[in-house]
Amino acid sequence: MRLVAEGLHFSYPGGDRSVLANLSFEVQSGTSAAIIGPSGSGKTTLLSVLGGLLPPQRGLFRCTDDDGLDHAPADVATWVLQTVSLLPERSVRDNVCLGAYLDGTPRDLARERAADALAVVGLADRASEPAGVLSGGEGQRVAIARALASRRPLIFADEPTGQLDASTTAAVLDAFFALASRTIVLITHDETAAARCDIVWHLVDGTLVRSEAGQKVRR
Ligand SMILES: Nc1ncnc2c1ncn2[C@@H]1O[C@H](COP(=O)(O)OP(=O)(O)OP(=O)(O)O)[C@@H](O)[C@H]1O
Repeated sequence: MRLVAEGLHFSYPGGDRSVLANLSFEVQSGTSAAIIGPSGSGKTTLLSVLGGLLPPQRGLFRCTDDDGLDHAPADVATWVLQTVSLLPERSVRDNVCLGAYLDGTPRDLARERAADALAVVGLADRASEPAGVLSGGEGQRVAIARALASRRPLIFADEPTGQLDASTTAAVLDAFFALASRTIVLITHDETAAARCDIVWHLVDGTLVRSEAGQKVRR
């Protein structure tokens, strides 16, 4: 999925400043982009605009597949958000399977992928427990497993490793970047995570400035 943003402007209603100001970028299909920036610089807002959750006042954003067809972000993206939204009464496994079920993946296949994804994030032995008993960091790992188990070609991740320790972070990043055909937009404060991305941008004054260090390859 190739991503192109052109001239995005966004202000919150009643807000006196532009959070996004003439923001443009391009992410090639199957590559990853990190967006870093200080607290309040607009990273989450940008992700919400890209995902179609907030309409920009100006500009456009396109997700185009390898056949040149445009798609609504909601139809092709999977999310890993800072605020983890799990169904507390349902099992960890069911929470991971949810995205795959919604996309019509057969139950057995979804459960197989969920088992693989839970192993990656170190929660294989918690699959049958209700999600409501998990800690914050464990819940975040379930949200990551859900994204890994889905086969959507675009991942929007907002601080996916923020609550994880170093070894879990490394395992999660390995899993993310092993998904070679997926396009990833990763918001992070974590320099290690950003350094794994093909491009690194800083969000400065509502627009993206490419980092000189952001010329990395995935593995
Ligand atoms: N719903 C809202 N209504 C009005 N202003 C908002 C709203 N959400 C965010 N803002 C403001 O927009 C600006 C950007 O916020 P945003 O959450 O996008 O920043 P961020 O870079 O993701 O921050 P952090 O790293 O702390 O999560 C901030 O000044 C914030 O106060």
